[in-house]
Amino acid sequence: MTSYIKIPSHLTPSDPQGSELLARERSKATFDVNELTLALYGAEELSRFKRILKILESDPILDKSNIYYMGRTELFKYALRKDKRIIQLAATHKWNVDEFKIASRLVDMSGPYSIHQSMFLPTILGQGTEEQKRKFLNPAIRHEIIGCYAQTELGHGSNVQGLETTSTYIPETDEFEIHTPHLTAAKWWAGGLGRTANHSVVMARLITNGQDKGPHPFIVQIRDLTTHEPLPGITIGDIGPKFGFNTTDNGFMLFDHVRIPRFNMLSKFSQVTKGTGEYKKPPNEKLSYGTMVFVRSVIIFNAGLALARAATISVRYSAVRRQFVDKENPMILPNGQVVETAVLDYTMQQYRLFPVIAQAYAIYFTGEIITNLYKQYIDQSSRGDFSLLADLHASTSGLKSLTSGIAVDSIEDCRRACGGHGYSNFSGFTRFYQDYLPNTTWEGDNYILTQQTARYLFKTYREIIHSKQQSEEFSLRSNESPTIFYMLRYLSNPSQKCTVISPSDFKNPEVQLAIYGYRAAYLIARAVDQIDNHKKSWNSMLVEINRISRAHCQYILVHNFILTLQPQTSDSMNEKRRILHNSPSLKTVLTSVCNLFALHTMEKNLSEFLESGYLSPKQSEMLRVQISESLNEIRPNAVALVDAFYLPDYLLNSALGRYDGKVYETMIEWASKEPLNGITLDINPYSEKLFRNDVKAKI
Ligand SMILES: CCCCCCCCCC/C=C\C/C=C/C(=O)SCCNC(=O)CCNC(=O)[C@H](O)C(C)(C)COP(=O)(O)OP(=O)(O)OC[C@H]1O[C@@H](n2cnc3c(N)ncnc32)[C@H](O)[C@@H]1OP(=O)(O)O
Ligand SMILES: Cc1cc2nc3c(=O)[nH]c(=O)nc-3n(C[C@H](O)[C@H](O)[C@H](O)COP(=O)(O)OP(=O)(O)OC[C@H]3O[C@@H](n4cnc5c(N)ncnc54)[C@H](O)[C@@H]3O)c2cc1C
Repeated sequence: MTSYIKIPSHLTPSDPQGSELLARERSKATFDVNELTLALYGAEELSRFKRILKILESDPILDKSNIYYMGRTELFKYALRKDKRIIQLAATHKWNVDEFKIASRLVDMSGPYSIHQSMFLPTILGQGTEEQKRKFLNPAIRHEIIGCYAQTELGHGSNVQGLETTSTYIPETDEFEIHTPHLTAAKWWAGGLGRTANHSVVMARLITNGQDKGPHPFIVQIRDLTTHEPLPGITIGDIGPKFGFNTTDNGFMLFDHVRIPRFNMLSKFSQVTKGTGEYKKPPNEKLSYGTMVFVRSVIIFNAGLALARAATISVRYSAVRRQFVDKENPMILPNGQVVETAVLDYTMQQYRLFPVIAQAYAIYFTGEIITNLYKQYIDQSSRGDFSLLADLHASTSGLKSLTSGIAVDSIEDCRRACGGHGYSNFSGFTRFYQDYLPNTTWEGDNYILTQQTARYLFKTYREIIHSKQQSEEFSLRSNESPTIFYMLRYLSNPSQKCTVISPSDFKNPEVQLAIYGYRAAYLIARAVDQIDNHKKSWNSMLVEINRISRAHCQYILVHNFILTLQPQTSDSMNEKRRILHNSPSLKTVLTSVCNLFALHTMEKNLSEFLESGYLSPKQSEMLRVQISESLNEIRPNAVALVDAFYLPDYLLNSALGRYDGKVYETMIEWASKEPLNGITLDINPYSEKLFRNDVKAKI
């Protein structure tokens, strides 16, 4: 890349250098970073990750050094080029789906093909018959057709039942007719639709024999495979500039009585019979919403990665950035020189950043558990057993909402913790944050989704209180279900109190779970009473409902973190957990991280723990003391804990979060490449000219 300004090469940052400061931090760690990285990835995945990283880093098309200076059209072209390149590399190196995902994660830019991979393929896979998979999935995997997922409309998104696009069965020709009856029915937002896709999953109301059977998925070819123009009766365009995600062409689409073969209704679960138009119901009404459940589970896992990335940048930078001398505890170099204090040593900075490290680990572990639960559901459903669906839907809804909300808040907290430089694109936060933001909205707005979780919790609670005679059955189920466990425990004595008598008691996992469980059950019991006995409307309870979903999901995050650290029988332990359990130093540091997560989250929601009377004001003071203690425990390991995420510079693309700590050298080098620096302006206000020269390199 061109530099427009020559920076004097004899200048270096004042001592100590960033690299030296990070080396000191790394030498303080009480555990082996490589071992923790292995426990997070597993040996096989880590070696794949390294192999793929090497290929991407050395590929000129996937070079990221120019992207901070690009406008939308340029960025979009870059995104299309890199999407094509990843597909070419995947073919060359014979990458499987997991390897493809690793490459996409590392290249880290949504693109015109993103929704093809993340929604079009999974929808056909999950909802298509074997014949449909042969017709659509195989060419889609080979990228002979490119698809998108058009569900949301201009007038409706959250309310899927309210979608207006129709798909009417025409027995005479054995076709469906897709139609947009109103402007509000225009398909809107679908990623890749604007300029790229030639096929789409279209969610439309199935009308057969005059009866409306609600939204179902259909495959519609939308563009000509040769000219790439929209097919007759279909109007398509890009929806225009957005807050972020501008490297993807989100689009709109209108249908004017467009015919498709009956075969194109994805029919794994529900079917329309040729000629008679008879409708065969799915075994579960909501199976056509399956793609959303899948993507929500991915969003939970991705939230952990986003937090790890934000924490890595801000923690490393805070170890390098120095301001003021802490006179009571000055930073002294080996040569005796007193230097300004690293901002990471200020307790306020620790209180802002270390909980983000803890959130990253907590959500990472729950993400793994949810991914496994999803796999288990797919396995069972392939044998016609859908019994896990309701639980999976409730957990993924609430956890998607909670974890993406935490990630958005914490990315911004980490950015601000980097001071002024956090506002520069070179921080690595700008596009990362902008592109992450819609995770709180897409796949179900975060406030809407909490209603799904609360509804499930109310149902479970009602089942327990109305079936006293079955209490034995519930006791048995409580061994497997932490939800039933905390509800039963609450019901056994609703006026129980927290047993903490000293700050360190808060470190006891049993105590933590009892506190979280009591708070969730108390809120649920109160809400159910309001609805059932005081006839409160659902709408009047929405704020409480949101609180309940959050309380339950925080319980789940804490529960899963504790479970991860508990000894398990060796046969149920996978390789990653074995590494963790065989290393006392890893267990010690992760226990501190787990405690910080549980206690900091408690403090942030303190009023809910206090109002039930379970926790006393005195205990809440002890909680603060223990949080401070946990921050101290983590301090020597802060940099090592983020290093263990193994997020390479290629991914971070951040001057502040570089592994080698060369923050200042990179900031000035990247600034010298700003194309504006290559322009000499004509500043005479009476001249029509803006520039004295064309944009050209000076060096
Ligand atoms: C290679 C792979 C890489 C993957 C990377 C992924 C990364 C992410 C990239 C994606 C990027 C961007 C793409 C974005 C795409 C989109 O946004 S697509 C559009 C998504 N839209 C939504 O999510 C809409 C949200 N609304 C809804 O889901 C529903 O309408 C809502 C659940 C809010 C309400 O549904 P209703 O039909 O009205 O149902 P309700 O009456 O409330 O409930 C009835 C009953 O059904 C149960 N239920 C509801 N939904 C589901 C479901 N999905 N699964 C199972 N069960 C469900 C509900 O619990 C009720 O049950 P009950 O027993 O009667 O209580
Ligand atoms: C970048 C991006 C990419 C997207 N990609 C796709 C795609 O590929 N395919 C696709 O089909 N869609 C896509 N979407 C659309 C997305 O799924 C919807 O925007 C999302 O589901 C929210 O729906 P909505 O926009 O209708 O919000 P609305 O439902 O209109 O929400 C507006 C506000 O009303 C509140 N609200 C609504 N109903 C209730 C209620 N019952 N109770 C309480 N509060 C309520 C919400 O909380 C929210 O605050 C994308 C969106 C974005 C931003």
